[in-house]
Amino acid sequence: MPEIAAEQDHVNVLYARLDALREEAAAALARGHAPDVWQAEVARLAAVEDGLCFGRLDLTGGRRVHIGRLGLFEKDEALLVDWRAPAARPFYTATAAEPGEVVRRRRITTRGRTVVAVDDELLDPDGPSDGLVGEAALLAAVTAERTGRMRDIVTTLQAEQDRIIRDDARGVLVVEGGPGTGKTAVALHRVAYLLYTHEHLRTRGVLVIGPSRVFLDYIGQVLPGLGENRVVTATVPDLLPGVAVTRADSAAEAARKGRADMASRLAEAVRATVRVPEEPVDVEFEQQVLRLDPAVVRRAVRKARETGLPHNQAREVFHRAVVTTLTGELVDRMEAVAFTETGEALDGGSADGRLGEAELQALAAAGVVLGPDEDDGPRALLDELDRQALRTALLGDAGVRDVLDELWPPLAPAEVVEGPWSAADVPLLDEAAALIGESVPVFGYVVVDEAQELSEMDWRMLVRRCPSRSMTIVGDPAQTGSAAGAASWDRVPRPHRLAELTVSYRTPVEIMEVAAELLATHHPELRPPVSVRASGKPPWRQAAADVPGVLAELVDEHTEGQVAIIAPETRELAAALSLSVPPDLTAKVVLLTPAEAKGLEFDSVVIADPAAVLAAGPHGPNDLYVAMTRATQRLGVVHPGPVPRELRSLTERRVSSRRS
Ligand SMILES: Nc1ncnc2c1ncn2[C@@H]1O[C@H](COP(=O)(O)OP(=O)(O)OP(=O)(O)O)[C@@H](O)[C@H]1O
Repeated sequence: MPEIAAEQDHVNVLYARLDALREEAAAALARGHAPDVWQAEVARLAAVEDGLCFGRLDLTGGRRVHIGRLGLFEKDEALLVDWRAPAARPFYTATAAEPGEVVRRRRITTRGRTVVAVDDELLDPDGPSDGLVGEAALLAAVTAERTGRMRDIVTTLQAEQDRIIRDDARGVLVVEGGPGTGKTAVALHRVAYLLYTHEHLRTRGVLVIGPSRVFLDYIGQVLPGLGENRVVTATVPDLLPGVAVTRADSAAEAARKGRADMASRLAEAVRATVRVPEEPVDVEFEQQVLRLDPAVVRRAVRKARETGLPHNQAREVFHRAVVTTLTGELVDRMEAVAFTETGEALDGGSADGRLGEAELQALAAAGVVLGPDEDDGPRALLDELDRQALRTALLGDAGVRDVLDELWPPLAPAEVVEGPWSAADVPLLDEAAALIGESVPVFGYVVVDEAQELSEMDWRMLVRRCPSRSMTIVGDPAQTGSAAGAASWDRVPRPHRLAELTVSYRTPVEIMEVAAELLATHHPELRPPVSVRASGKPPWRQAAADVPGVLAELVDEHTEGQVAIIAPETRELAAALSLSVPPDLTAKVVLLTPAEAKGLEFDSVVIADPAAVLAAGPHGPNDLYVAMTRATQRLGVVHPGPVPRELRSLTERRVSSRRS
């Protein structure tokens, strides 16, 4: 086909240019200067090998633009336009109704470096339009077998997704959408777009938060595949390294720990470690006993608190304030001794008014050197330098510090929130660390996926890491599973703007219809997404006394793609079915809880004991909704007791278990 041959010629030119750039980058890396920069460049150029060029726009006036994973130039000529560049935008947004300058959109499919297909769409304003961009390629992508690893969607992004990806970087953007609407995909492509458009984010850093390590592994290839290797991915507890989570909380306890009022309680707990004594306290310094009045301590505490500094830094202010008073006391005493010519002995001074041993020692300890005439006669006032030296000596004295630390102790987070810790304790430890004054790494941009799961305390922890509040937050309140999670976006940092995704690319219409019934029962205020396609496979249900037996049979029979078994409890099933927990997402058969399945997808899903799913978590209906919407093709339900009324409309299927 001549069109394929013509595209192959251009693709050959592109790979030749890419190879040349790779050689230059490898040579620069070998020369050894700016190794970080060149390392990143080598990785970026390596990542774009597959599908380097995937599209072409033919514009009015005969201009052509090839679109791909990065921009390539030969002298001033653009051989390939990066998908994130403004010139590539019509590839995602032009429609027959609003073609702009676009006459033809071409999709180019390559295998390795070989062009295997071209697919043309003529944007004829008088032709039919269904709102989908590149429907054939889109449907091929969404129906392809799943592998346990998310793929990028750069070749088939839809207009509503593109709008969100290219939205203003400033402020907080909340993206809400039902299951499978591409929230995760959009969030990750937005990261790539922002890094391309805002150079400073490369140095300031981008953080992507996901609900679990399993999920982060699932999405782990998307950004590197888009040439972005330097994004940090983490769960919320990962953000505080060195904390071992060894305990699980009850739902009620987790909900309690997640509430914002914990912040004021922690602040109170930290405050309460500071003590104003009821009686004067003796402070020994170089054989002298100084008296510390409660009023002095109270004043020093007030002064320290007025700074608004965190506990450990304010403690230094407190120390200095107290020591200044102690220095004054010490100086008064010495001067009183030095100027007494009456022959009366004053505290520590000798009867003839000379400095006593203790004073001399204190002065020597402070580095105050008396002149040859001064050590046995009345001396002049101690000057400011002497006082400074005394203050430093007092501050450095272990005994003095012990007394001060008794009053205003230095703190570590683990003294405020004692272990062993649960995941819900981590934001509390982080809050304590902030109150105490420990600093945390900050990022220029933060993306939060499955954001509905975050507690108010989680949000405080995140905002500390993104003081500029430049964030994209994606989620679905109908999928909230955690006890401390949200039913709305009330707790998301304000001000924020809201965007919506409305089309489900994952879940076929047959499954979405039953999931929508569940949604209507439990979240009548929320609209289900519209499925982009039908699978022709109605979801089924089967009553079975022996659930593991039926599941074993299903697993044996399973041949097409990946199947996930989603159950409220997986340990026993894992043993019965010889499956691994925690799950290996790349296996043919994967066993997970609804919480673990969050954000993931599989060709087929079987839910074991949906009534138990409904009853198990603090948000049972949401968990069932999540479980039902993980499948791209087939959904089945195996129920030991009566089927929950929400699932009665499923087609009944009879499969006899070999074990029953
Ligand atoms: N424009 C697109 N082209 C091709 N595939 C797409 C497109 N948009 C989404 N998808 C696919 O749809 C599936 C669902 O996407 P994604 O996981 O991002 O949805 P989600 O809204 O985060 O879902 P959930 O809320 O269930 O976690 C993925 O396989 C994704 O690749």
